[in-house]
Amino acid sequence: MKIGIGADHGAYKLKEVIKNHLNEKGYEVVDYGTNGPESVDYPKYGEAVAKGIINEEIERGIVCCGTGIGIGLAANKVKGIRCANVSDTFSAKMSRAHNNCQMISLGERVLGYGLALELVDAFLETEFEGERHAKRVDMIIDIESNNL
Ligand SMILES: O=C(CO)[C@H](O)[C@H](O)[C@H](O)COP(=O)(O)O
Repeated sequence: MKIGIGADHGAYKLKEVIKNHLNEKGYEVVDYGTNGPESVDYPKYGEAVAKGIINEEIERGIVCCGTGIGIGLAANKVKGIRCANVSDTFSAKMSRAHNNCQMISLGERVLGYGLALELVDAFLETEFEGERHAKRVDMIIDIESNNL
């Protein structure tokens, strides 16, 4: 599976930790930046990874900033994207199982690296359950189409 990652300056170290972890697990990783501590603006990176999903360059996206909130909000503004800001393993799994999210956002200033990697694995290894959840995800998609 091809995974896109992106971060702002508040989380570029976490992005590197995630990249190494994914490479070790055999995933193909596309890094959308940023790659250093210089201050940058998180919306650019959230949008880049989200567009990577929509353009089918990648299948899943993981974005990181200080809290995971801002970069996740930016990703969710790209039509068709469902990105969940998660900080516990159950929610990381449910973001796939019930919500069919293509992306998660994580906060480097919130999480330890060990937990962050557990969340990444839970997200990537959980399948969408479909059935009653598919109708609800379709309702989310309809809200987007009806409120342009
Ligand atoms: O967007 C955020 C919060 O929603 C992120 O945590 C950013 O990384 C943070 O706002 C950056 O703050 P900084 O003071 O410019 O480092």
